Amino acid sequence: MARSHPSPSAAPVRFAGRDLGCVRGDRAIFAGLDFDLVAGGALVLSGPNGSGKSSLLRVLASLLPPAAGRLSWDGADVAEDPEAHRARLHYQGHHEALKPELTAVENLSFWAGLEGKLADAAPHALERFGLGDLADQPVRLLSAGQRRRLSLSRILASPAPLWLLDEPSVGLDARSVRTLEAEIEAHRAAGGMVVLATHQPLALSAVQELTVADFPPAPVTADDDPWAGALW
Ligand SMILES: Nc1ncnc2c1ncn2[C@@H]1O[C@H](COP(=O)(O)OP(=O)(O)OP(=O)(O)O)[C@@H](O)[C@H]1O
Repeated sequence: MARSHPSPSAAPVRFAGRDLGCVRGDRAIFAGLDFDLVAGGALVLSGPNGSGKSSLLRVLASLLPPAAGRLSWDGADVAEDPEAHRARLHYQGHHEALKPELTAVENLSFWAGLEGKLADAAPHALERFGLGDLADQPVRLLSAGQRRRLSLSRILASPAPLWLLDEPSVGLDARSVRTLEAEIEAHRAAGGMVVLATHQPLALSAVQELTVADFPPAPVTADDDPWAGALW
């Protein structure tokens, strides 16, 4: 539908956005943006720096209210219960938000607790990203790439049907990128969905693409602008 270039599917839409607009500070960032995601779907956001990919992810995570438009989950308006929406997703932003004095495994438990979830899969999650031997290491002693892997382990430590990932492969070594791709595909195969912004293409099957720069806010026209035609 619209300009998000979806793959054809007869499955019911789970997560959708209609006519979404975003304002940050006093600047309109994008407008009129639509997307549909079905179970197992993946939406890859592209666009140049500053086009609004991170802003859109924050809107989808109910961390930033849309300036216009509507998000729905199974047909229900997300705005009616933003907390329920946040409980069904994992949001991975640019910042890792790890507690440096806690160990790797304690960080996963801490985050799961904050989200009202159990980090039952924490040992598996650490193993998947090659951090099994570092589970009891304070995070302040981890390298930048290890912290990034720990941050991604958080997503695997507790289940959530929707993953929102902002540049998830930045700082990862090649092996960890392959792990990330495999985990995203496994999540989708189990009916999960992912929306991700990335400048580094990931090997994922049947993704929908959405170029955020294709949805600029409407320029002010002479009809809208009371100062248009002024002579100074
Ligand atoms: N907290 C904020 N307050 C005001 N403006 C902001 C804020 N955060 C971002 N912006 C502006 O919103 C616009 C979109 O930023 P955003 O981070 O969403 O872009 P992006 O497409 O993710 O960029 P990049 O590819 O560099 O990560 C930019 O012009 C940016 O300056």
